[in-house]
Amino acid sequence: MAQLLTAAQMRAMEQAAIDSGAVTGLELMERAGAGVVEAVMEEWPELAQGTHRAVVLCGPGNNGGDGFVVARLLKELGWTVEVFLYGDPEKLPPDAKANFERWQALGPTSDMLDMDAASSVALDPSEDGILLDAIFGTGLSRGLEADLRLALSSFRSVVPVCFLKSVNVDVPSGLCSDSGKWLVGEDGFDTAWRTDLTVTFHRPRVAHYLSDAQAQSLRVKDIGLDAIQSQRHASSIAPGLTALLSDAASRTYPLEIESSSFGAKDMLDAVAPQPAITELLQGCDGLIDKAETGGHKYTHGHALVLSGGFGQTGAARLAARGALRIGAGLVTLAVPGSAQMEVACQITGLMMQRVEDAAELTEVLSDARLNALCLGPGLGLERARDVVPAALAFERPTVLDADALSAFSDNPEMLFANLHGACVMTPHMGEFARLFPDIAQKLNAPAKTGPAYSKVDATRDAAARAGCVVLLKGPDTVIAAPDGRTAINAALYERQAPWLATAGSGDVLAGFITGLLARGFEPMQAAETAAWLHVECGRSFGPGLIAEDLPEILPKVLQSRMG
Ligand SMILES: NC(=O)C1=CN([C@@H]2O[C@H](COP(=O)(O)OP(=O)(O)OC[C@H]3O[C@@H](n4cnc5c(N)ncnc54)[C@H](OP(=O)(O)O)[C@@H]3O)[C@@H](O)[C@H]2O)[C@@H](O)CC1
Ligand SMILES: Nc1ncnc2c1ncn2[C@@H]1O[C@H](COP(=O)(O)OP(=O)(O)O)[C@@H](O)[C@H]1O
Ligand SMILES: [K+]
Repeated sequence: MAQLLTAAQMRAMEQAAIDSGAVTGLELMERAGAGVVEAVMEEWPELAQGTHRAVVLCGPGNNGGDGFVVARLLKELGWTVEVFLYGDPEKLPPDAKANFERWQALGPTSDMLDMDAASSVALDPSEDGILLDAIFGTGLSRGLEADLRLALSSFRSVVPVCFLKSVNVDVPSGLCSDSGKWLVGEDGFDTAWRTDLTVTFHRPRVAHYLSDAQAQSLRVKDIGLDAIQSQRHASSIAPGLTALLSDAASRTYPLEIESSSFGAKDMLDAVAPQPAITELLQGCDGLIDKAETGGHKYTHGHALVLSGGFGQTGAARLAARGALRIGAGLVTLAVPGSAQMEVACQITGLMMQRVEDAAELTEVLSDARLNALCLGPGLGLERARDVVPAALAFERPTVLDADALSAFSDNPEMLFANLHGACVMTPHMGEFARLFPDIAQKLNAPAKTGPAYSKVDATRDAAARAGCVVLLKGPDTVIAAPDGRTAINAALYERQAPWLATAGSGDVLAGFITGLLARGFEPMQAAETAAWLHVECGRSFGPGLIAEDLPEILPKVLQSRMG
């Protein structure tokens, strides 16, 4: 389970470790710097051989201190190292200043804002190496001023010319580490740039999984905080640290998060999808044990997927196929008369039931064995306005996607009034903005100061308002329950699967969730597991994927999880 930490949480853990006497700030900084060097060599093994070149940009805080450590370590390895500082060396915090002074014994430090600083970097393409951004980390409080931003972009312009790799310490400078938003300066401009590698410490920050535009690769280096926790004499460690560390290490799904805002006391505000894997493996066991446990198809649930009319049934068929593949015992497509022939010609394994309108749906749902519903894919706006309230009245586990969301753009309150706790809404950002315009506006507003309002905040606020689980799609899918439990399912870094952005892929996701609801998964667990599997299917199939491939590759993914 990967735990994501806010800046406040990370600071609290580091401070508690230092206060305990188990480690000094200087030692943590040394480990951080060594971690960066190690990560660079792991990422590019060719840089571990021979000597290379580093251009190191240091800032006025401890992030800059890490930069001075890296500069020294690389210099000791024989690299050519050029160091630039933003700020007054006299005002550096103590640990950073100590490392500045240690560096001074090895080489000069130039002023990063000197007009000629970037141009003094020799454009020598024969010597490869790194450009290290150690200007700001978790201490970034506002957008960068214009002079610094210009200096930074001058240094960045050297990167392609000199074949340097760009590396960030902790976060790229200008990125808010809690929200993944690039903070804008007074002039409204930011420093957005996709770099090659981010190296962070102990646990990833929330921001690392909330933006697909920050780094190609992420490496998390240990700086000994876990070891401190497991020391035999834990009782001698400051009580605050013991509580913080054991809390962070022991939390598993389900998470209990007391507050909707990030703060030092919220030990774990967001998780990567690993808890869902745990749940999924149990789900897989259940599937395999079908015969042994004596279950029959109805014990694995019966999902009902509402379809649109003639010529609009593809999306619902995709969802239904997803629900069937993920293990619903039976899946029925509820089809208006106009589309019956079309659907009948295209399905095997799925069942079909004529449902013309809300009245007929109410009749069909009198069969209590229909225990999960999928409303939205290809449903049509008019049909959605008719059938959605009727379906929600039964308070069965229900996925609302696509048209079941868009149909209520003019009157979201009407939808919210009908929703219940067994629902999962799966909007993409456009649908989200139509249902929660104020929240979307807050999310999309440029932020000058941090911590900025994030996609995690927005999804949590939406879930609280809707009173059900909300899954907000994207490469960084955020899933939140009304009680504040939050997960991020990121298709980033080694899990990237951009080919999932293909027509109908969201319909299959809705079907996966519906199938798991039919299997008896609770809504948050169903959403997390389905989202995780969806990305795994995308990764497993690879480029060339179309939505139809997702349900068909699922058995292979499930089998690989079972070992
Ligand atoms: N704690 C530890 O033990 C360890 C910490 N570690 C490292 O420390 C990093 C956190 O260090 P940090 O807290 O000193 O924050 P950092 O990001 O260096 O910047 C703060 C400075 O920047 C300034 N500033 C902010 N925004 C600005 C702006 N837009 N424009 C101009 N100035 C701005 C701000 O000033 P102020 O906001 O008060 O004006 C303050 O002076 C962390 O990311 C990790 O790399 C590791 O070594 C492991 C051990
Ligand atoms: N760049 C990306 N990387 C990984 N997954 C993505 C990316 N872009 C979109 N997705 C995923 O693809 C799916 C698209 O769903 P949606 O927007 O509803 O499309 P559609 O309505 O065509 O099915 C979502 O699950 C979303 O999280
Ligand atoms: K940085």
